[in-house]
Amino acid sequence: MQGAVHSLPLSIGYQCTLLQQRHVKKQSIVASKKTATKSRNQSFPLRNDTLSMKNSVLAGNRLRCNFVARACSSRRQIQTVDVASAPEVAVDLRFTQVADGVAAIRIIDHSTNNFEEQYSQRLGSTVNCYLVKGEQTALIDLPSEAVADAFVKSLSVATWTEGLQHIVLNDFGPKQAATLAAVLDAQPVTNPPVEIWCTNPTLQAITKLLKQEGSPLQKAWKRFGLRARLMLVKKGTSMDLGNERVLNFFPTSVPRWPSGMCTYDSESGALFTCNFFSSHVADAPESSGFDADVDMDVWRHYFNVNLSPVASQVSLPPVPERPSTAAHHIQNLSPTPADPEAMKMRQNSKVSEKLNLWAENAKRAILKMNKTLAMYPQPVKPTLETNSTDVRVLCPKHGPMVKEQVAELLAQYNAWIKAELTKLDESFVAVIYASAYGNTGIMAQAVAQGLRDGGVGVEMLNCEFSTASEVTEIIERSSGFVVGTPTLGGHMPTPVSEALGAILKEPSAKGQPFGVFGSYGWSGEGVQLADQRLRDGGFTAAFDRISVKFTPTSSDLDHCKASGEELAKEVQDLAKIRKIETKKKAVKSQVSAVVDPKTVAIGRITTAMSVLTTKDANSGVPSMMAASWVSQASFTPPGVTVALPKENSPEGLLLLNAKFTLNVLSKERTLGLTKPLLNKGFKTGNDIFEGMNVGESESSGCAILNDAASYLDCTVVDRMDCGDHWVMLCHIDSGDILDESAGTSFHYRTSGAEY
Ligand SMILES: Cc1cc2nc3c(=O)[nH]c(=O)nc-3n(C[C@H](O)[C@H](O)[C@H](O)COP(=O)(O)O)c2cc1C
Repeated sequence: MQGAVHSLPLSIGYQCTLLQQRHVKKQSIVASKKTATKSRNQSFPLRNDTLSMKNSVLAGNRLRCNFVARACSSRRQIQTVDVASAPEVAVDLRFTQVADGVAAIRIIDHSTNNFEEQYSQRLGSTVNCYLVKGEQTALIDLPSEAVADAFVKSLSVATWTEGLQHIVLNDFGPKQAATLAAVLDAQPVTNPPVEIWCTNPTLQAITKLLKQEGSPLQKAWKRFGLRARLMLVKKGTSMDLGNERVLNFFPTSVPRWPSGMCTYDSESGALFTCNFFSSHVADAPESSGFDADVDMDVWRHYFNVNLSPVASQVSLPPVPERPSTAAHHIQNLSPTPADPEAMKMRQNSKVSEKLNLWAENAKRAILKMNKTLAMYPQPVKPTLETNSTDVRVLCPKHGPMVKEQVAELLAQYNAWIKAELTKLDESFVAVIYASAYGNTGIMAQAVAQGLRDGGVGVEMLNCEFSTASEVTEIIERSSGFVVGTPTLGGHMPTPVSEALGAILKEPSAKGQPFGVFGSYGWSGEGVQLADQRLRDGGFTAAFDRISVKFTPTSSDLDHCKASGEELAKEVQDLAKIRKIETKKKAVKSQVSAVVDPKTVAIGRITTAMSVLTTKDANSGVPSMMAASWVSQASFTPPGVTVALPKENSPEGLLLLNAKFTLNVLSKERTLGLTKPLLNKGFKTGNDIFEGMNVGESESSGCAILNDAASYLDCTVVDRMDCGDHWVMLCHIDSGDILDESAGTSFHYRTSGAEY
């Protein structure tokens, strides 16, 4: 119903005109007169589904709305308005026996009015919580505060929930705070302290809430006294529920859910996986709540939207370990905890969390993942004999529980992760965005989908929650990027502007193709400014900027997807070009590795070009060879050294007392004389001088090339082994000038590695 229009004042000075949400359409929302103030600046219409009223919750007869106004303040502005005659919230809440001693309390939501991409299959969803009973009872996970009352009632209905001894928080967000308070509140005051098992980020979040004066959690704590304890979960932590039932915990932090962990019940083989293996699909009326007949597509969709952008940080939970005596960090639920050890751990965890988030490159992630998978117990069908570390049922936070398809779903997850990592390894595009009301966020998901469809990996970064150095880090590794920005107050929000600054400064961003998109209300400067800044910075856009008024329609989202695909193609083309260039570079560097500077320097030694003629001492058969490694060695007696290759020289020449004639060539006639010798080393035979103008030296009896510049008759007097050459020391017996005017032929070389 698009009926009554209501006005809510925002303390930032804007007035939002709200249309009613579908799920509260029967109510009339009347702004409390006390809180209503006149608009001080401007009014603007927000359409029904663009509102952040998706965050609204009914608590008693109060409607609580969270607004985010990025233009003026990054803080959430919380308004409370009275709801006249609020109807009962109809909650479809179901109990399901999962295994002996394990029950699920599942809240079924058949409506699909949430417009986030993850719900786009419009199949509804569920929120699942679990009770596990040994000697003591543990509640695993909490629903959001919207259904807190109904949930707490259901807990008291459950036959074996006279009281809880443990609450396990596989995940925790502000929306669960009031539920936690309500659950604590409902515990009999005579019960022993409830232990709350959680990872460090949750511990911090709860501690912060406890400090908040008047927060429901603080109130519950005050009522409940100091009898709840926070138990810090680390790798290897476990908890004994009694009756041979042990819960093993393992943190599974990923950027999207930094506080995440999984819990394994050794007795039933139930793995409580929180967001992993979740899906958004509500139970059909006759459904058992399990996975029979559930299509793999629903898990695939959830994975695509929620996990694939961070696949480099995703790995399946490690193998559940046997109960260990892990050191539990026990902390009284005190509003002012000041445990120095906890502080230190918190700091350390912050550092390692950051490292975890973005510093890991895809290759390392693959290795890590493979290692994890190798450790993971092979799931078996529940009917088979099995030991206590088998996973027999997957108990996710959303959607059906998985019994029939455990093995298949695990295998599929592995395959999806691997596929994603392969894409990341090759090239990925960074999707950097901010979205106050979710519209630009939906566009970001659609662009990301297009990129993935186009065959490249995606890493998403909501810059509202990240630092400039995280932007730089991701851009250093990416092959392209997209920037998504709304328009708030005629600008892009500050986090986007800062992210752009980081991109423009980053040298490795140069040459990366980009795209800009975003939602706006009436003027849309945000997208224009971002686009212009990047173009001015010398970047090239892969697609025209996309501006969508308020909520994107399905054709807008198609356009986003198609643009993502365009960018993917551009990235792949560039990758191909880069591959070719890299190959060329590799060849070049191979060449320069062979011709290293030292070798080039040796090549700079220049000597005269000569042809050496000799005669076998026994047979008298003549030989000749080109020789340039000749150098004067002494004045008295006049001597030269000649370096001769061991493998490729006339044999007789290598002996002491061998005689030869060194014909020093003239530069004018070098080629004619050396040509027959090129690539041959030396020639032997009675006909080798055919067609040449030769004489015979009286002293050596060897040939004189009359076209040379001069000649010298030599006798070998000594030789030295120099590796692949002999260096012959020769005395000069006689010699003469053949051409007075000839210049000496010099042998210039580019490398000392060859003649
Ligand atoms: C405080 C505030 C200021 C806004 N200023 C502008 C503006 O100057 N120009 C405009 O075109 N839209 C403006 N809008 C509308 C938003 O751009 C629009 O709601 C958009 O859908 C928000 O995108 P998001 O859902 O990704 O945050 C403003 C909205 C708010 C709440």
